[in-house]
Amino acid sequence: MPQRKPDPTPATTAAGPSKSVLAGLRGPIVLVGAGKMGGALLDGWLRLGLDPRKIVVLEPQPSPEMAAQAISGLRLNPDPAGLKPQAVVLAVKPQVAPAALPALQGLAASGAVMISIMAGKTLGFLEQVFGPGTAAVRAMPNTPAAIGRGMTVAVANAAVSEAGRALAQDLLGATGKVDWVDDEALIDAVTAVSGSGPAYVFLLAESLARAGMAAGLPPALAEKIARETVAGAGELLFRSPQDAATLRRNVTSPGGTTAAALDVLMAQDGLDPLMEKAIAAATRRSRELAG
Ligand SMILES: NC(=O)C1=CN([C@@H]2O[C@H](COP(=O)(O)OP(=O)(O)OC[C@H]3O[C@@H](n4cnc5c(N)ncnc54)[C@H](O)[C@@H]3O)[C@@H](O)[C@H]2O)C=CC1
Ligand SMILES: O=C(O)[C@@H]1CCC=N1
Repeated sequence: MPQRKPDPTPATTAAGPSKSVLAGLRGPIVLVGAGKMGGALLDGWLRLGLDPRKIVVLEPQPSPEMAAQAISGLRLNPDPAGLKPQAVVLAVKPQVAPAALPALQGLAASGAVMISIMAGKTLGFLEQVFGPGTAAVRAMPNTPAAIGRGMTVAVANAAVSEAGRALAQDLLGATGKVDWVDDEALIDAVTAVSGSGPAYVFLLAESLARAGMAAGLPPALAEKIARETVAGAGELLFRSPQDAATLRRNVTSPGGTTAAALDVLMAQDGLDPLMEKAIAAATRRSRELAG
């Protein structure tokens, strides 16, 4: 099968250096919150070969695996006073940010790039918490980051230097693809589409399995074929040079079974208006989380 060409990057800006800047770090990278997303980023940095001695993790409930990383020199929950990080990655829930982050103001004092992956939290919020002139990046990753197949979209404020942006690119790019946008307002819709998007795909697998059961399949078989179908179709989409619509048409024989199902899914009241409503709801929620 022909392989897909490398992504063109229309509507995005510099993709960062080909050589990792993580090799020549002056100060540590501080990760604040090492849950599902922070943990995936941390794993990505370690996979990339970032020296664990250059990583500081602030996490009140570290997993046993993370505590074990301390053996290799990673610093877990040291006193943040006196740390002079080169970058700080903020991966706590947006709801805890207003209470948790002001205590960490000192981390920004030495000119660190403050990289937030928090849904809804704006560059303005980061500048308010960490002070005017703070170099801030707002990024939105997604959970396929855990297997190095994440999609992140990021925006930087004017205080972020070329070097700061390159560092953010490498830290975020450790878990997959990164696109940069200049308009921060796009990030709420990005959050709705790719940040939350994996959940919609998993729901599709659940829904397909339930529909299979309703059509008489034993539950275990319905779950297996739904899972394999979603995973296989995703992999085909990933590897193929063809777009999603072409791959869909390749399945669809005129007058066949797929056409019968797509008549329902692509009807006026089918998937498109439902998805549009769902994305609008998530976009709205991202804007609400700013406050
Ligand atoms: N889960 C997802 O699919 C995505 C999540 N995000 C964003 O990533 C952030 C983290 O989300 P998850 O990893 O899903 O949540 P999570 O609940 O798995 O991780 C949050 C972590 O923050 C820790 N924490 C709480 N208070 C803290 C404090 N004061 N200092 C340091 N750590 C503290 C918690 O113990 C927890 O381990 C959120 O802001 C979310 O909006 C962004 C993209 C995708
Ligand atoms: O549901 C949320 O708020 C986070 C942001 C994107 C994915 N999970």
